[in-house]
Amino acid sequence: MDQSKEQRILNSVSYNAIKGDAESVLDCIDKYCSQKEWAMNVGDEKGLILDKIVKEADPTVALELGTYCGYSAVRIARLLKPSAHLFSIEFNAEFVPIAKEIIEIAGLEDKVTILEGHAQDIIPQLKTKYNVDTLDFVFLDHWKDRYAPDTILLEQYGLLRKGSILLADNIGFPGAPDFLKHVRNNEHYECTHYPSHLEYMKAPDAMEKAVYLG
Ligand SMILES: O=C(CSCCNC(=O)c1cc(-c2ccc(F)cc2)cc(O)c1O)c1ccc(O)c(O)c1
Ligand SMILES: [Mg+2]
Repeated sequence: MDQSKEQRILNSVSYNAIKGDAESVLDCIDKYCSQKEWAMNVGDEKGLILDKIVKEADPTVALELGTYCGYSAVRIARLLKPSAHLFSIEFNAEFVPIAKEIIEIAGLEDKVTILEGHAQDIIPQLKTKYNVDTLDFVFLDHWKDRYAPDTILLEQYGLLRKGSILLADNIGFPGAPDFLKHVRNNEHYECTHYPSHLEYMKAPDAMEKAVYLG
């Protein structure tokens, strides 16, 4: 059977990246997806915004919604302090083993736990099953119409604390209007908008940072 695009991305990383070197894994994926096959990684341009916010948050416990091939998990985990950990939720069973291998090639397998399933099913288990107290940083990059309901779940399950930082991808395209409606003009959030471009394209996109105020 023909290989999937995600398998071809893994092949490229496995062949071209330097084992244990997260930067070389990111560069390899960005090169492949800008020159060979487009894929929905956050990419190099929006990746710099992600880096900035992760450094600002300096999280001990981070959550990512939407692992895909693990590009943003590598991007986040490479910046985490020794005691910190990233949980990444992915529902597509085909993507999970590919992301695991890419994270392992980056040498970050001890920093990242991939949880397979739907965010709405896993978020309610984070405290009880995964021993999470509260989340310091959340990167939203899964189905765009799930950003708002899953943010509300995070609130309802007491997973956000004063200062928790949410960063959402694709606010420009495909767009997440319900999420913006929830966090903007909401006394519990302080929002910042970061205009950018769709990964590997000239089309406009944006990210939104929403700091939970308690
Ligand atoms: O991961 C998923 C669903 S697929 C990935 C979502 N991401 C996108 O759809 C996505 C799409 C585009 C894009 C697509 C077509 C275009 F023409 C242009 C742009 C760009 C992005 O940056 C994206 O992130 C998940 C679902 C449920 C869960 O509960 C869970 O935990 C995870
Ligand atoms: Mg995205």
